[in-house]
Parts: sequence; C-alpha cells; structure tokens
Amino acid sequence: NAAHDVTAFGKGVFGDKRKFEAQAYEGKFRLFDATRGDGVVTYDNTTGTNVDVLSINKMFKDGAAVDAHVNAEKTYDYFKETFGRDSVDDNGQQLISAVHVGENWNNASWNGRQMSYGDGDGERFYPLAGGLDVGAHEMSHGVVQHTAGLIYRNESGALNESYADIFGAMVDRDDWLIGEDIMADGSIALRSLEDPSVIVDERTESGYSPDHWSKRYIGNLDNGGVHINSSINNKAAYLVSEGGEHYGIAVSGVGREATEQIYYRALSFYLTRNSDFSMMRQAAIQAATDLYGSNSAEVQAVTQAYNAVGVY
Ligand SMILES: Cc1cccc(C(=O)O)c1OC(=O)C1CC1
Ligand SMILES: [Zn+2]
Repeated sequence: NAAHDVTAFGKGVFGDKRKFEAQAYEGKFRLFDATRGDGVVTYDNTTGTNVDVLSINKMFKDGAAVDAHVNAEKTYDYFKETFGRDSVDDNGQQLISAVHVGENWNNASWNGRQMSYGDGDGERFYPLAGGLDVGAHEMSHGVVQHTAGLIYRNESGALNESYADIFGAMVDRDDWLIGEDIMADGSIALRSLEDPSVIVDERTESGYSPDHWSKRYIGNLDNGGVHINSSINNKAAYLVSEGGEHYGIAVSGVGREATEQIYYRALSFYLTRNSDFSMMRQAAIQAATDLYGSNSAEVQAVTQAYNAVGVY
C-alpha cells in the first residue's frame, strides 16, 4: 500500500504540542511532509530512519525529530510566503534534517545538503533542534549557498553567518536573539542582534561580539571570526528594522517587513562569493533604492545603519 499524507502530532524537545505533515506508510508513520516542495524529511541519525518506530496513531515520540521537522516546515513557509522562494534552491529541493547527530554534540550545521542537530550536552546546550531560530539559521545557510554563495571565511563568511542569523531572527520573529530557547548554561542567548556586546562568544580571544567595524576580530579562530564579526552586520540589520542610536548616530527604523525584503534582494541580486562588509553596505543601499526609491526612508535607514557600525 502506498504512503499517504496525514496530519500528525507530537511533543517537541520542551514538551510543547506540535502539529505537522507526515505520512502513513506500511502501518507506521514517517516524518515525510509531501506538501512542501519536493518534501520535508526528518530522520533519526542513530537509526537512519525517518520512521518513528514509537509513533502510534499519528503521535510521534521523538521530541528533537518533531521540532526539527516543524522548524523546516516553518522556514520553508517563511521563504515561500515572504519572497516566493521555493526551498533553498528556489526549485523545491527536499529539506532533509538529521537529529541526534553525534554524542551530546553542541552543534547544529548545514553541510551543503542537509541540516544536522546535536542533542547538546545539557550544560552548554539543550537539544539544538528545540530552537526555531536554529533551524531557520541552518536552512538559511542553504539559501545563502544557492544565491550569493558567500565564502565561509573572514568578511564574506561573517556575512554568511549574519544572513543566517538575520533570517533566523525573522522566522523566530518575537525577538532579536539567536538560540535563546536552547541555552543550558544560563546565558540569555547564543547571539543578540539587538545588542551583540551582551553576549560573550567563548570562541574568541576578544571575549565579546563586536558591534562596530573598528572592533572587528582579526585572527584565525572561527574561520577568521565568522560567528564573531557577523555581529557587526547583525547590528546594522537590527538598526535598519528597529532604529536606535549607536555610537552617536541616530537611525530611524523601517520595520521587519522592509528590512527582510532589502536583505533578501541584496543577497539574491547583488552579493557574490567574495563580498565584504563594504559591498554589503552598497548592496543593501542599492536593494533599498530598487524597492523604495533613492529618497526613501528605507535608503536613509540603511545608510545611517552602516554609518553607525562604521562600515563605508
Ligand atoms: C551552535 C553552532 C555551532 C557552530 C556552528 C553553528 C552554525 O550553524 O554556524 C552553530 O549553530 C548556530 O550558530 C545556530 C544558530 C544557533
Ligand atoms: Zn551558522
């Protein structure tokens, strides 16, 4: 008997009820959502199967798998509804997620083909699939790969990371924090777009996340600081959306809707593999000009935001 689509249920990592699309298949249920693109599929890396052997009557028991699946569905929907983009490649590419990767792995990743989530060690992270912004961050690496293809090193790599954080914050839309749901060590988040300097990234000797180009990390850690200097562009994007005063420069924000359109257009039309922060500034100004006109509040916000973080 062929598989058929069902709406299924389950509890996430933190016990919250989730609803999602799955399939009934040979008397069992599998995490395959055939309603989005060429499919959204989530599997348990320890068993290699997307069949939740414990699932009975469409109830799934694996919290990390449930959350990873829902994260992918929500992020697919975000790119489709906000930009008309059909998955990471704009051609319906299947969204594959693996959970329970590694042993208490304190990581999540996009490896060019799929998302992978560790369970965390319970000291630094809880299971990373539990964060919607985590899944959105990982899938956004796939979108970056299929658009500008920003090389994952130094400034282009920091932009790659920043785009993953910006879209992560736009999908998980109730704040400007990244990873706030999965921190086990008491910190408020892994990164903050609103005020990067409140989060210390232990990967750096600098001991803080820079919020101005003059404070950028220069060194070999973290592929030349891709998770560190991303905060400079993150702060700029936050200022474009929410506004504020930063190092004495005032920015009038234009809101999340205009901001996401400006950054998506800059990424998909203007940025390329080696783009640096200065080219990011120019690409965002050009995208805002295309969308809203050269004398628009949006162009003004972008210009002032990059002035405020010292990128010219
Ligand atoms: C936790 C982690 C470690 C190393 C790389 C990444 C990475 O995906 O760049 C990573 O995941 C994140 O940053 C997501 C947003 C929380
Ligand atoms: Zn990343």
